[in-house]
Amino acid sequence: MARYLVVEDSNVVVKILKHLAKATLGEDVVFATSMAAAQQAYQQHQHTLEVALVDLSLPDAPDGELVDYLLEQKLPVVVLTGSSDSHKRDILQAKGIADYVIKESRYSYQYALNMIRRLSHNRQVEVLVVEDSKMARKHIQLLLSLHCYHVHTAEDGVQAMKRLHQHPDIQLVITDYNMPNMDGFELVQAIRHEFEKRRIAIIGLSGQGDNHLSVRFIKNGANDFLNKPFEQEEFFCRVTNNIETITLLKEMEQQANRDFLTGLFNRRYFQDTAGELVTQANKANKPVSAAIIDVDHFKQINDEYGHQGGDAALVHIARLLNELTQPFLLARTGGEEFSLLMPGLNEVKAYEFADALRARVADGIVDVNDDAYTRVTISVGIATGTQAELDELLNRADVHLFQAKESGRNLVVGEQD
Ligand SMILES: Nc1nc2c(ncn2[C@@H]2O[C@H](COP(=O)(O)OP(=O)(O)OP(=O)(O)O)[C@@H](O)[C@H]2O)c(=O)[nH]1
Repeated sequence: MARYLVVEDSNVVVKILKHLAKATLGEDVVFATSMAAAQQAYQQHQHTLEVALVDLSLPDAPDGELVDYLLEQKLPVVVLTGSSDSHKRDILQAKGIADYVIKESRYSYQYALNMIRRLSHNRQVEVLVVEDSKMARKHIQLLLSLHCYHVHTAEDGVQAMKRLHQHPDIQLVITDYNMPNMDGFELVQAIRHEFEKRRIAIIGLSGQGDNHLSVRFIKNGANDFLNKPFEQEEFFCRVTNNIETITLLKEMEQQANRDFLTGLFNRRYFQDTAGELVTQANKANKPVSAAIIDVDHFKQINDEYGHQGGDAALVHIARLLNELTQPFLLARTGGEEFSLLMPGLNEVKAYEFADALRARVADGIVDVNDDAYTRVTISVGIATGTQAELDELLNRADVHLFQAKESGRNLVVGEQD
């Protein structure tokens, strides 16, 4: 499955690009060295190709004919060229290329490959443009679509807030200041009232020379600003920087919430989220059940197959539990201990659910290393309550888990036992 088309005729440059592409783009690249070969590759992979990196002059396409061909096919194109002629660059930008990279150094090839990877990633990035002027709105929308962003638009702050509620995955808002109903500052304040800076970035647009506006944008909670009219390249730099910061913060947050070995949520995340879910269940006067799941005789698996074998078994169990416990909240809360919160399940339903889980784990075969397999069982303690506190539920579940272990393991013990 090829996602990237890279076209370059120089053997030396192809060698460098292939080497760098392996680390940057993985295996999803198809290379071509002429327009004819590129067209053939395009025909073959057109359903999976997302973006192309193209040398401007090729032996059978000396004047950028391949760029025109690919743009006609609506494939985003990054141009690679030896020339730094700014007139040529302006013409290409007017045609609708995504970016223009001059072959200056190894770094420029890396930049070009990073750019095509980013363009394919941008398809999942949602951006909201807030502008009352139709022309300006269309212009910004067009620029963003050149970089493959998923664009939403709004004519004023009131409409913008509606869009943010309709599309919770919007990561960046680009907003003008002067708008009817709710202006740019009021919008920034309203966004910050609901969404933190690490969730949604905001770039304010301010009229040229009016530094006061840009300062006020930042003081009201915007991440960045851009003076109008702006250079296309500066616009893209600011958009990219802000998206990269949000993505990085999201990744860091993910890492902080996840257990390194199994990828499940960790104890910290469980405590915070389970607390919120219990509060919600209490407000709705609904029952909520908690379960503590502990692998039986896990020490023996480590003793028999080594720590690595034990790790492989934990990953296997975690994957199975994760699959079977949707949509409930599951986390690895200890070495071989997992916690599960089941809002809405009463004593009977929680017991049935946990017992089915126990049976599935006992039925499975665990791959502990290349050619060794074993079986594992789990013991489960459950507690259920209406208007309960999380800590109290977990304490009771822990007592029931102890009873399950005492009674022979591979057992579920709940409230009615
Ligand atoms: N491989 C591996 N082992 C772990 C990890 N975390 C904890 N353990 C091991 O899990 C074992 C837990 O042992 P015990 O608490 O004695 O419990 P058990 O052997 O499962 O016995 P019961 O719970 O009484 O059924 C210990 O040997 C820990 O070293 C881990 O991340 N990886």
